[in-house]
Amino acid sequence: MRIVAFDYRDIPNFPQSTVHGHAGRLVFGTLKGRPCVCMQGRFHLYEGYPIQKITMPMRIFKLLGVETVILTNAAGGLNQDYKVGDIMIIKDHLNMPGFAGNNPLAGPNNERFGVRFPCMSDAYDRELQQLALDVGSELGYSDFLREGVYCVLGGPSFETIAECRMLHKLGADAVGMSTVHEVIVARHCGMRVFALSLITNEAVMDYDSEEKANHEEVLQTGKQRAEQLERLVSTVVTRIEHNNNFA
Ligand SMILES: O=P(O)(O)O[C@H]1O[C@H](CO)[C@@H](O)[C@H]1O
Ligand code: HPA
Repeated sequence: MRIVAFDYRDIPNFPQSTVHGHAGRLVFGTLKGRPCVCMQGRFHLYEGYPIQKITMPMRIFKLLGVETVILTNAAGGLNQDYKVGDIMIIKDHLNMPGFAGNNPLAGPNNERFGVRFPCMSDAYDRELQQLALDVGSELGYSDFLREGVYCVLGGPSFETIAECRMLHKLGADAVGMSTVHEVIVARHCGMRVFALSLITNEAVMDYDSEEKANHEEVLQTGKQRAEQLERLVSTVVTRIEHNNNFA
């Protein structure tokens, strides 16, 4: 496969990755004949970027003709049935920064991209969720494939025990510091969205627990499941129906 890659620092006005584990490259290539663009590294609120800057790549993708966005993240498991290494297909989200008014669509609406008040009850494409379940089952991943609700927080501090308990009671299965802002902007401009969380650690829910959330564990679990995640995502990509607008 031929690829062309650009460092974020060489793209005018593009934010820079500051997080360990995020390479900071935009990579163009084809996957079984399908044109793809991949971000090696994303941006987070806790890096100090305005929320509109974090999500700017979504609008660039829209302008490039992208139809479907696939997002992945590392997340802490709140659901007591989840284990480290599980892959959760995101079926819905809780947008905590959004509750406090920090939404990437705040400010004047750019009608060129979408409507003022976009619907979010269909944010995560149901056909793509089913496709991923089918592909996961074919690949023998059913034992560690889940479906659940992702909750975004601002970070960078990990959650307290009380916060984890509250988020779980509110209906979240996993917690992290990304993805939701990108989903909102991608849906606003009409791209289909599919998203996965890798459960890299168990959120600490118990005062007797000796566990402590840490970024090293997050990176390590990411490496351990990288091959399976890659196979799942690449197989889903090759099965997505498209509109032939790149043919
Ligand atoms: O959501 P991604 O970028 O995958 O990373 C997750 O892992 C980091 C914490 O270890 C945070 O950035 C959190 O959001
Ligand atoms: N909390 C928040 N973000 C995360 C976690 C977590 O436990 N794990 C990976 N990203």
